[in-house]
Amino acid sequence: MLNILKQTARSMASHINGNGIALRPVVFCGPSGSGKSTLLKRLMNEFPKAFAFSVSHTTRKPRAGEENGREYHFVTRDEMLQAIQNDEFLEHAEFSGNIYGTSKKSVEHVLSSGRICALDVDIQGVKSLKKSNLNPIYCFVKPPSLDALEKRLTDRGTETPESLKKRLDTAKIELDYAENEPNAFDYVIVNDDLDQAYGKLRDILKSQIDHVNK
Ligand SMILES: Nc1ncnc2c1ncn2[C@@H]1O[C@H](COP(=O)(O)OP(=O)(O)OP(=O)(O)O)[C@@H](O)[C@H]1O
Repeated sequence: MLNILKQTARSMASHINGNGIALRPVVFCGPSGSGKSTLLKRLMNEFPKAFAFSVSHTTRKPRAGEENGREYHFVTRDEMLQAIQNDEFLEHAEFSGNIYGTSKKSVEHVLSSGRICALDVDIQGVKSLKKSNLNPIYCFVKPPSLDALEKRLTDRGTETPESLKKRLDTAKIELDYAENEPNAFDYVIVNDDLDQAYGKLRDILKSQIDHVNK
């Protein structure tokens, strides 16, 4: 199974855009509520032609305003388990009682459009991707503090007391991994002031963006 994964990832990694340039996917990882979606949305608004999101699959229920195929492919647990068994996923993980995953099809879809593929995955996803030959740029989005993270999740209004606790417990493990695992991430972006965090992200990806716009 690992060989098949590696083969698929190899062909993905060697994808060349219309200008003859190999674009590296960008992986966003960070605790729930750290601001990954917020930063990604801003990036895509500013550079709509440079980036495309690899739409993940999830077994969690859609939140208000979320659309199937846009934020996520919403599937049942049975459908997800079957697809995993069929080796359709590059990475998958269980989080807060739901399964999330990145399908090979979603990534291929973006790569074949000649855009930079943006992936939003958790730590387990990062570990899986590191075993593949996808060769992405790994960015960790870090909240300024656990207290700030708790406030943002509470203000977002999406969590029950139980899911909030789970997310904060997981956040501690994720922050510990990012801090203590050598070379786990290429870049750590502290999302305190949003404009500053976005500016840093923009600088990191500038040369990739320029390649698409050439
Ligand atoms: N720099 C910031 N300052 C204040 N609030 C912020 C900042 N960045 C994001 N937020 C807010 O924090 C909340 C969490 O952000 P967001 O939903 O982008 O996090 P996420 O990492 O994508 O979470 P999840 O993994 O659960 O999808 C949102 O309500 C967002 O508006």
